[in-house]
Amino acid sequence: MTIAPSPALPILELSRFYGTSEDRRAFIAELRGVLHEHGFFYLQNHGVDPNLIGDVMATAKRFFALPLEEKLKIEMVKSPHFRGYNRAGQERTRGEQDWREQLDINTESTPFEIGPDTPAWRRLQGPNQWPEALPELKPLLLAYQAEVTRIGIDILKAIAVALGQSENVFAEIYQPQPSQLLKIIRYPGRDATETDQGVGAHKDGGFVTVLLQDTVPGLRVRTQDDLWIDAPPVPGTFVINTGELLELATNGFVRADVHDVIAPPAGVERFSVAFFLGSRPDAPIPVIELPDDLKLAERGISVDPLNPIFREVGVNQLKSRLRSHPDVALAHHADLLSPEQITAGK
Ligand SMILES: O=C(O)CCC(=O)C(=O)O
Ligand SMILES: [Fe+2]
Repeated sequence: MTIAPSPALPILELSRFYGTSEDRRAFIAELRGVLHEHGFFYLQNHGVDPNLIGDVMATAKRFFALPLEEKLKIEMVKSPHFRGYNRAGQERTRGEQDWREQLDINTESTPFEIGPDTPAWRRLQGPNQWPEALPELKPLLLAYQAEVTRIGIDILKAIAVALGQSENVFAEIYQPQPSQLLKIIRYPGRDATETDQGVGAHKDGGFVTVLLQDTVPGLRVRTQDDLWIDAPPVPGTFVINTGELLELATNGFVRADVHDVIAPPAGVERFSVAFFLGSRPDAPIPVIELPDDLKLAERGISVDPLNPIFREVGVNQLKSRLRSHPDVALAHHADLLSPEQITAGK
């Protein structure tokens, strides 16, 4: 494995999408190139209030600093909807433990009424779990979730235009309610972990991810030439990356680069806030007819035999949650799993 010099990923300015027609054209052309090469870039001038961002990061740190017993009151294993807190080592990527602790929330909702013919992925719908000991976390994270949803949809519109489509081409599969998975994450230093896997190599699943990093690096991106490049924090930016849904919808024109996080050095901790914008779960994965010049650059899709893709989005969402959280799967969804799957984790 070779490490390329960093920072290697481009910085795009979202404000240019809403600027003069010349700015917009230049932004779209640059975005098109980046989507094809990496599906990873930094976004600045995105319009999210820096005070909100600062408050979210500071309050996330206070959450992780709570006594373990407070955090365990909202452990994910208590939620059939995969919401709540996980200790480091609890989540898995490709069967290996991820050394990060995290709180997962999604759209605040009530459980779906499950009947005999209800698809299993409807079980994902439900309420979040919130810490009693830090009541300010709920309004802050819900406000932030609304903001990054707005940004994610703006980016999706820009992506649609970069692909030669109308701005709202994806709207029919995210309206009226996209999937909104939000994670606050703490990566403990290597002295407190059993391996250096903060999170194992993976692609994200949905449309786009909006990632906020604090100050410690650790995120790495694998390019099409199998180089790993660092994506260190750049103040005032989000890291944006495209997910498998867009790779599939464009027959591989858009890349969803594999990425991972290396655990920080001993005695150092790393914080991030990741937001994953996805489509409605009952939507089929769309196929976008690209203009001829882009069509020529389609790469096709290589399907990972360990991780087959289903055409219905909710099936993929449920499968990914069951694999990442074998404890929740076993506690609430044992009927969906074969015994080998439960014990092997992934
Ligand atoms: O924490 C990070 O910087 C990235 C996390 C990530 O890739 C993920 O949770 O999918
Ligand atoms: Fe990721």
